Amino acid sequence: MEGGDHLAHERKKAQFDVEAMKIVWAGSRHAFEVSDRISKLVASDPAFRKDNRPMLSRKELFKNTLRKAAYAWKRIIELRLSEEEASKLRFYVDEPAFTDLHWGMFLPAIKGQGTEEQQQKWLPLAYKMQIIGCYAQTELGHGSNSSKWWPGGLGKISTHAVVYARLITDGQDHGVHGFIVQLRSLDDHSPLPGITVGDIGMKFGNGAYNTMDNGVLRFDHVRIPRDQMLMKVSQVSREGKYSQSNVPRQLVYGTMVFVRQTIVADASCALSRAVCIATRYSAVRRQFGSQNGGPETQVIDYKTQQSRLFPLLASAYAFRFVGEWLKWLYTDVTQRLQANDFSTLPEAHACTAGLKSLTTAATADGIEECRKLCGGHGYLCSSGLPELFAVYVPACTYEGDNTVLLLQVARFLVKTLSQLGSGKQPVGTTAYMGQVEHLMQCHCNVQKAEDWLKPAVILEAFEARSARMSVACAKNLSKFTNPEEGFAELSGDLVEAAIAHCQLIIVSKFIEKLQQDIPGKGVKQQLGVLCNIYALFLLHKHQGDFLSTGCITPKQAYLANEQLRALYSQARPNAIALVDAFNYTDHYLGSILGCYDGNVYPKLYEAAWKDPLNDSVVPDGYREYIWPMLKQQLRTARL
Ligand SMILES: CCCCCCCC/C=C\CCCCCCCCCC(=O)SCCNC(=O)CCNC(=O)[C@H](O)C(C)(C)COP(=O)(O)OP(=O)(O)OC[C@H]1O[C@@H](n2cnc3c(N)ncnc32)[C@H](O)[C@@H]1OP(=O)(O)O
Ligand SMILES: Cc1cc2nc3c(=O)[nH]c(=O)nc-3n(C[C@H](O)[C@H](O)[C@H](O)COP(=O)(O)OP(=O)(O)OC[C@H]3O[C@@H](n4cnc5c(N)ncnc54)[C@H](O)[C@@H]3O)c2cc1C
Repeated sequence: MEGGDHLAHERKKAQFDVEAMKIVWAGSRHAFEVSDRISKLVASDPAFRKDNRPMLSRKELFKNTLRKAAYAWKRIIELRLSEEEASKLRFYVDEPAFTDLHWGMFLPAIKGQGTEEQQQKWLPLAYKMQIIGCYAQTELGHGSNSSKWWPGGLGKISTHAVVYARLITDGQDHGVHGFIVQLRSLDDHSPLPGITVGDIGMKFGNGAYNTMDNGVLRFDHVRIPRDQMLMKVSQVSREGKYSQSNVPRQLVYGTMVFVRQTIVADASCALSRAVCIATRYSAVRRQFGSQNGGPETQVIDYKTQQSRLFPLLASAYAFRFVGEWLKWLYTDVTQRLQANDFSTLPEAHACTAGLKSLTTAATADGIEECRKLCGGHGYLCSSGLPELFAVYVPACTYEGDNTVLLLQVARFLVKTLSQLGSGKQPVGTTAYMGQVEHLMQCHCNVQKAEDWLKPAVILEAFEARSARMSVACAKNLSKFTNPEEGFAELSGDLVEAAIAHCQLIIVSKFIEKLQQDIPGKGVKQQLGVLCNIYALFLLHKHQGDFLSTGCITPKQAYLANEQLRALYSQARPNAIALVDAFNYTDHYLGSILGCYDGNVYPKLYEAAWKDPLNDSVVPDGYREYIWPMLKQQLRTARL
């Protein structure tokens, strides 16, 4: 079948209103309209072409990114795009660039840690891109005193950086503080005296994150004017006297809370993109299983394919909703901080750190699983999956290594439990710890598979598992005379307790979402199926935790798996419509396997001939290397 919609028969199977689901996915009608308009704007502009990225050399690739960034900025100004529209434009251009760090970290660092005066001086320059900044925290070695190494945008483009370094006055070390430092001349871009700066080299994958100039930076007797220390949290007077404002020192790390929150929202985008490709292709691909000469089976109908694919589809939706909630939490904590209420900062830190860790790990693994779900064709660059994986996978490391972040969550959990004794009632995401006595001894009430569809049953099982794992850690920790030694020794268990807590957050936020009014025929019902798939898939995957803590019995674990299989069958007819609801353009997906019309094979065939290797029938190098070898073989054969 040439042309036409090869997935039309799949789309007809949908049991819900796809247009209404698009609004739910986008967050609101307004968000949908902005996203839809900007995605089409980018897709229809040849200046944003990206299919040639894997073929370009590093220098060509980087220059191309600079061109796109400058062009995007020009369009933002010409079209008078709002901040929301501009950030959607960046999203659909789909190419990491120095501008991400400028807008995503340099500006927020000044906003969060600069005084009013400092903000008035620096923000207008940064907003007009009259200076370009990056965020320089990570070191080549360790200790905030060697060379900065990794900051994006630093290598070749940034004129300024917020640099994190130790502040020492009168011989006293006051710890790490942020400083605005000019790195390059605003006239000819050369590094200022005493500054050594450059790119750190090629990274994983062709194209991919190599559009970014991650950099190295060294200072040799560089003087930073006193008023360029970010002084909202602490100050140094003209006389060199150090003082602290009446705000927690942890605010110095506030930019990370902001960025981690955006990374969680971004995880649902990256995962949904991979899932969209794998789901459409799984419906197009037929392999074996034909009976009586009929067509072969669509691979999406294999239960094994469903049990690998549908939990990822459900995870994409789960991460979307937890990302929405996290955005609310971040806005709430920001408003509280402005009113000098710092009480929710530890929770915001624990949630952003933990959810960043969980969602990025699941997304990176999920993209790779989607590649495998697409068989051999998934390994072609034209599937879009290799580049997506290579661009995405550092999210498990940047903005805090995922294990290090889970240890931050574990500290928060242990602290929360230790405060129960003093009568402090836990709130927010740890409110369930207030019921710890009940959760330590409750019994799951599941008798038949359908009992697992009750939200209260699911929630109690996840709460009990999390509480029991945290309590076990706290008990074991109390056996150590040195708490830090105990924390180090038990860090493996603590990480698992943190994972259980974060999974509970995601499951509970999905359930809360379903308690809202969700318009559209069948939409809520489909989301209910996905929510149950997400929860029961986790329960099945981590059944060792649930069983060993006595939260469920082996029979109940078996029933959960039985229910999960039934849920996959319910999701099957809706699968294509559920990925259509992401509303991704073919340009954004960048994948032949995932194209909307499902016309995969002719497009793959055509794309192959566009590869530079196929420019000539006989390749370069044939005369030099292959021809003499063939001749040699001929001679040997005659001998
Ligand atoms: C118009 C155009 C528009 C375009 C728009 C484009 C927009 C783009 C938007 C966004 C894009 C962003 C792009 C991002 C790309 C990726 C960039 C990656 C950047 C980086 O990687 S930056 C480097 C980040 N580094 C880390 O994350 C390091 C990880 N380590 C930690 O977080 C450590 O905790 C620490 C280094 C911060 C501290 O360590 P330490 O001093 O030892 O302190 P601790 O003992 O751990 O903690 C003490 C105390 O503080 C609490 N705490 C720790 N961190 C935080 C925090 N972030 N917030 C609040 N509180 C924190 C901790 O719980 C302890 O509390 P306690 O004393 O126990 O109560
Ligand atoms: C693509 C990319 C972009 C980046 N962009 C920026 C940027 O713009 N600005 C910036 O400042 N930085 C940036 N970074 C750096 C990034 O933030 C760090 O790489 C990250 O925070 C991890 O730190 P590390 O590299 O020192 O890892 P390490 O801390 O050395 O981790 C190595 C291993 O040790 C383990 N480990 C470390 N500490 C502990 C512990 N306490 N307990 C148990 N295990 C531990 C980790 O789990 C990991 O397995 C970027 C990194 C990448 C890959």
